[in-house]
Amino acid sequence: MTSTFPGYFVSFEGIDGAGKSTHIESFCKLMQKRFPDREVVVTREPGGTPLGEQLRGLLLDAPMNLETEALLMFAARREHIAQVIEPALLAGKIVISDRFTDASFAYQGGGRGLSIEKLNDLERWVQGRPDGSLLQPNLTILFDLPGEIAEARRSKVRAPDKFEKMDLHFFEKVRQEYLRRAKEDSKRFHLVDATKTPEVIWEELQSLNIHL
Ligand SMILES: Nc1ncnc2c1ncn2[C@@H]1O[C@H](COP(=O)(O)OP(=O)(O)OP(=O)(O)O)[C@@H](O)[C@H]1O
Ligand SMILES: Cc1cn([C@H]2C[C@H](O)[C@@H](COP(=O)(O)O)O2)c(=O)[nH]c1=O
Repeated sequence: MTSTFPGYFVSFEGIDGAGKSTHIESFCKLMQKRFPDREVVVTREPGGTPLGEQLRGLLLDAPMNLETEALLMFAARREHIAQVIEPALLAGKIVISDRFTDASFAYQGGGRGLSIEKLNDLERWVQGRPDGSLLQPNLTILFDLPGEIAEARRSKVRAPDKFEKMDLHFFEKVRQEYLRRAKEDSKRFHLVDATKTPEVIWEELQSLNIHL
């Protein structure tokens, strides 16, 4: 059961280079314009709090054991939920996060091979609410792109971090796990064909039917 809050929670997801960051700021402005009486909070994972940002530095650079990596991702998420996401949703705000738990299933699960049972346990532990429900985004916008196109886009703009150094096979597994999650929870996900131009994608995002 997914919990309900006065606020509204949107996550942006996709493999590295799929185009999330290109659209997130305009999407925040769009939401602010469409819902002027609501505050819009933009945040990211891993990160979003001072501790989470410190953990991000470690997670994106330091080599570590797979379980350690998953536990640190969820530790950063617990802090993010407690300090930022839950208070904002309780206050009726719109929270827009660059990645959330689907990324752990896709990267630590699909990509690196951590068991889905362990990830389910962590999700229940970190996102569980006193009434037994799970804190989940109301809407997840998944930018879907083949690994080789994402790799070509990334290589034009920045030096790779630990995850971005992974090979195409890894990113294909990450992508497939995202698609599996999207199929399993099709009401929550909106799938974007990220091979389209930014202009076409932006039109699509503007036409999303969002009711708070
Ligand atoms: N639809 C698109 N078509 C072509 N190029 C794009 C498109 N969307 C984004 N790009 C370009 O691809 C590169 C990566 O985009 P962006 O940084 O938005 O990806 P991202 O999904 O946020 O990546 P990461 O998750 O690693 O931060 C940028 O140079 C961006 O300008
Ligand atoms: C939340 C989360 C993230 N990751 C990975 C995915 C990306 O490679 C980086 C974050 O970088 P971005 O440029 O800000 O997208 O972290 C992960 O492996 N697991 C997670 O739960």
